[in-house]
Amino acid sequence: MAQTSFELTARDGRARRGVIRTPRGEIRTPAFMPVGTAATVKGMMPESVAATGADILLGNTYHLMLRPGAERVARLGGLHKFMNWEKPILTDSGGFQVMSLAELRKLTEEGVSFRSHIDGSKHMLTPERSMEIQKLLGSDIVMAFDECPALPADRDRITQSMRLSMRWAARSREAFGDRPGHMLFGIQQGGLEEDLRGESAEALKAIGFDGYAVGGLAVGEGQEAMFSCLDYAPDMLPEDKPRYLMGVGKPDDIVGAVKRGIDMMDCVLPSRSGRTGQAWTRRGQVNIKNARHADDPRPLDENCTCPACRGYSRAYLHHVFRAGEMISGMLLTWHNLHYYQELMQGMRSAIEAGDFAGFEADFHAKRAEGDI
Ligand SMILES: CNc1nc2c(CCNCC3CCCCC3)c3nc(N)[nH]c(=O)c3cc2[nH]1
Ligand SMILES: [Zn+2]
Repeated sequence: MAQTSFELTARDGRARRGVIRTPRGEIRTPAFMPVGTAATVKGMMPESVAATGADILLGNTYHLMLRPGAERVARLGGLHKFMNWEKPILTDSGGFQVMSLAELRKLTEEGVSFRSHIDGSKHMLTPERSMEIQKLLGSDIVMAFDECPALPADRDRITQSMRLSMRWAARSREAFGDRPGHMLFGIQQGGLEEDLRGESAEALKAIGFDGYAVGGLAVGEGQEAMFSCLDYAPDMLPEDKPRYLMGVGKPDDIVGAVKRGIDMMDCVLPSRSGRTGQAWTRRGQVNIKNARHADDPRPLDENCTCPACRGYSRAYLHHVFRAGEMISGMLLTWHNLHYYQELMQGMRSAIEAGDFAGFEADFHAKRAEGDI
């Protein structure tokens, strides 16, 4: 019996319900994966992340290779033990973060050389080194090493970048080797060009992966262009394998992506915006630092069962944000991650019931524009 598997248990239109099975636990899809950048989901204890309903979280190859170092994490027993999270972890391959964070980057056929944004030390990421780092960290789902071009980019740049990523995908597969209990995902590139997306999908299928990511999106193209790409790109990938849309997104992005056949997503938004006082609720966004909340005794969301909504008023949350108290980011992060998981559970149930359309209509009907 393969130690990892993906089973589709229901469909509704292009939306899919399934489960990814790994030795460290099952992942209910569609799944949202909170981001744990430096071996922590900022402001959250691991047991709190689990309490929100997350089955899997993201680790960060780029950050951890710089600090504390992948070899050190391995010596200490691996990332699960290090951060006290025994459920599945997915790690990105690091290339995307290098291009967005590191300094003095140099891109060649071999890989990317760069200087650390932390201490200026020199580093090199290649498909082989990325596979080695992710193995040292011990992540359950490993991402192929790719290059994600910043948009807008001309077609030639997109073409050359995608073809480089496909050569790197083959090197990633080769370097990953045979690791029962672990999954390697390929990453589709090709920008917003349907023919290039098709070429990329064919290249990845020829190599063969345990899952397939739609990369190269959520890089400034906007929701309409992203959805237009998702109208065809996921269906180019094997339907019996998980499909992971990287870096997405706002709640309405997530609903639209699941509608178009996406099974997994990750985004820093719920945690990052939680730290800045931005709450996401079923009725829209609440900017708790806005003075209008200073005397409001009501919770963020009457229907929410998270600790922030069960135990505190908007007035209190407004106060602790204005005072810069640590509990402010903790409570709003918990609420946002809880809301995101509620959204995923709602979609999983709706797909099982064959009523995704009803869920989607209700989702949009409830949302008021602006600050509520
Ligand atoms: C936000 N938009 C976006 N993100 C993309 C990402 C990153 C996804 N999130 C990874 C986490 C980020 C925080 C730290 C932990 C890892 C992408 N990654 C890769 N490898 N390739 C993409 O095309 C790719 C494309 C992406 N688009
Ligand atoms: Zn709440």
